[in-house]
Amino acid sequence: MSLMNRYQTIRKDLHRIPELGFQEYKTQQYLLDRISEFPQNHLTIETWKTGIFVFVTGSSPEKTFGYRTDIDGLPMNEQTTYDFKSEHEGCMHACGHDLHMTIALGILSYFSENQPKHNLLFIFQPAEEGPGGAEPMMNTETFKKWKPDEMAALHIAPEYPVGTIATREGLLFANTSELFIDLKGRGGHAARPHLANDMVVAGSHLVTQLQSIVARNVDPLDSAVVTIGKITGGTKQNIIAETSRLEGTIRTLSIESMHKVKDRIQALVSGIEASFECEGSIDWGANYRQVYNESETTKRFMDFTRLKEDIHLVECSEAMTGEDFGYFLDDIPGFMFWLGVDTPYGLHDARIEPQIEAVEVAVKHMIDYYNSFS
Ligand SMILES: CC(=O)N[C@@H](CCC[C@H](N)C(=O)O)C(=O)O
Repeated sequence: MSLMNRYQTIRKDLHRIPELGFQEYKTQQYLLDRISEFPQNHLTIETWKTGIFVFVTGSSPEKTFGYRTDIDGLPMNEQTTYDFKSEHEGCMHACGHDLHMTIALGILSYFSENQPKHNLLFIFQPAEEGPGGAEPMMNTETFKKWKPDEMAALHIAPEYPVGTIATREGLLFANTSELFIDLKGRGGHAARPHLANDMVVAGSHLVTQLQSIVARNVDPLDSAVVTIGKITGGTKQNIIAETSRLEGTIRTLSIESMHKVKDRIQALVSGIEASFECEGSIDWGANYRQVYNESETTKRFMDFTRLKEDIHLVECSEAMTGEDFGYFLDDIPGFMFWLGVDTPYGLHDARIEPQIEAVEVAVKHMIDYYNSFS
């Protein structure tokens, strides 16, 4: 079977079995099965929850390179034209983690057959979409004993053609915090609103007020996002809702702005409590560190990439996406980059169809990159 066909098969298999954070049992087993087919001479494998560490012992190692892929899916109903759609209803690989895993397996497969000079640590990390697997994986004894000197990871980029790599020194992705707000009032009969305290109305006011934070509290030359992606409340169309819940995410380019946005959200929730005579509670959920590409390692990677005739290197702007890979880069020098997969639909779109050819581009490039260290 050609390499491309092999990548295609693995990607299709993984695409069929998306699982949410820390529930990636089938995915973990599939990855372990594939890894067990590689020559085992220089490999040491350890698992942590649904994640996997694979250490490749180098022939004359002076350092260890870490390569991380995320492995979880998203709670979405797939709308692609694929004949290998998700077999898990309500769950989909809509953020490219099926490609990310295929790429990691491709690089690992090569180095299991061709012992690298330096050590490599492959990290198959659960729960990137939430609640975050990077930080707890870094706290394991396994990670500490194999701690890399340099970290790398990639993310698919729908907007770039296949053959494009985009990155930059410094800030690449934003700080993030999840946001869950619960409002509790008094339910009642739809026809007797004066005797109840409607949390659908209170929640709707709050959603609108939250939009004023970015417009009116954040420096226009800075950037922030407050998105409410889900609202729930009430039980029936003719019953006034006793509770409502807003679920969202905050993105900021600086930690200072994150504190400011959170303070404003707290103040607005207090205002809703006062004006609607209800109780509000906030849960900040998972917070991710910004993804900050360290200068020296990123520059080296970009210079190396620039020399490749078959790859177009783009020096891109920062994005408001989040990634818990930021935790690795907070502690270890390294970089993350975008990989062009050329699809008209964006990340987290149920119709996204990344081009599989991008897998070969990334596998080849990372093999060449690691082999460039003598
Ligand atoms: C690359 C990407 O799409 N990452 C996610 C990370 C989610 C972080 C967290 N669970 C949140 O929702 O704030 C993103 O949405 O940017």
